[in-house]
Amino acid sequence: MPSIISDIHQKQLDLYTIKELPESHAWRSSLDHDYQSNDSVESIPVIDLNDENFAIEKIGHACKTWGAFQIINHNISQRLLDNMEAAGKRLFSLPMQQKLKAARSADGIAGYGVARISSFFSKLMWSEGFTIVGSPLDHARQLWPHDYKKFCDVIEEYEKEMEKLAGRLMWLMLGSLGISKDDVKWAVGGGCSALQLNSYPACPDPDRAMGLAAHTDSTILTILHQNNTSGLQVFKEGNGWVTVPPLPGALVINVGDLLHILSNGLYPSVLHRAVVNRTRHRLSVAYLYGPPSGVKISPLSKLVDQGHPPLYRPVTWSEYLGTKAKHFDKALSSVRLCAPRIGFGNPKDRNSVPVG
Ligand SMILES: C=C1C[C@]23C[C@@]1(O)CC[C@H]2[C@@]12CCC[C@@](C)(C(=O)O1)[C@H]2[C@@H]3C(=O)O
Ligand SMILES: O=C(O)CCC(=O)C(=O)O
Ligand SMILES: [Fe+2]
Repeated sequence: MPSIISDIHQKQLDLYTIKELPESHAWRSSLDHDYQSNDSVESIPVIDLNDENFAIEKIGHACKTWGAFQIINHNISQRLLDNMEAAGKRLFSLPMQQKLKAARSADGIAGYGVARISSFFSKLMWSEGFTIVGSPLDHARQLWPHDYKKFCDVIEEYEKEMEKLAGRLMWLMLGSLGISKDDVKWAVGGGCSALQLNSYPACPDPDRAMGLAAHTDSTILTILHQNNTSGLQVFKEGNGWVTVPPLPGALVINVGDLLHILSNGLYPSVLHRAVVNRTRHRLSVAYLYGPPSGVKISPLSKLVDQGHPPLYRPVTWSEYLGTKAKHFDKALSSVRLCAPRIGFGNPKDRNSVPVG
């Protein structure tokens, strides 16, 4: 990490009390049009999972064209979504010195802190996050020494329900590519996951700030719950940045980089970001779903033939996360085997280098 950048990342400002946007958080001038969203186009598709006849077709189309979609009738109760949101609010409204007791360590994954990708940018994001991998117990004890159980119970129930939904969605997404359980044996027993809670306080100068910078997720798929305040935007070639409106009870599904690899580039991982709001506090919860540890992910053999050679080399999830931490937006192209062909591959992936 360059040293000038690292200095500002040591600071964790209390964004809830700041009345004017500090230079450290000013990403753009208000005249900067590149950052603006295009609200004249339709957003990502909304798919009813109860629609047995067409859900799979619609999912395939959404994955190919957007790399994202929203789902309704997913069987996650509104009670659980509300409890999860309340748990997040309770965490982020703790005093800063309390939150810092559960701070993510320099080389760690779990805990409280600024967005992990902050080190790639010269400006700070208007957000704070809390990452949970497996049991939240140790961190919850640091945050609420006498009252950690309530938080842990909600997280554990949420993780359990999300795991079931993620497995179901993975098979729908793979199914839409003509892939069945016989084709991907490792995927039958479930996967690994992380839970990311994001908080975006109301911002005095939202047009110049950035909640979470543009990125793709290093997952197979991500299930995102956003509260009733908009902020999530997805990038679509030709349309630019498009807002994903929060719909009551709906969940957003992102195609991640590992599904991009499995699908041999047919399903692009979606580039997305979060913008902030002048008056409203926004909260989101991302369930990041990947393969079991040690499993090498590579283009599925059914999707590879002479005309469609494998575009990516095999990589485990932890190897890929390491690559992402080092190369960020060049991670996908750094595991690429050959240059993209026209009409096949990720148009965003412009940095690929031929190998061999
Ligand atoms: C499993 C993971 C994906 C993630 C890195 C992590 O180890 C836990 C946090 C995840 C997250 C959430 C916000 C955006 C993102 C790019 C980041 O900085 O942390 C993702 C990471 C990722 O998908 O690469
Ligand atoms: O807050 C959001 O809507 C986006 C969060 C996100 O992209 C993430 O946690 O990976
Ligand atoms: Fe994301």
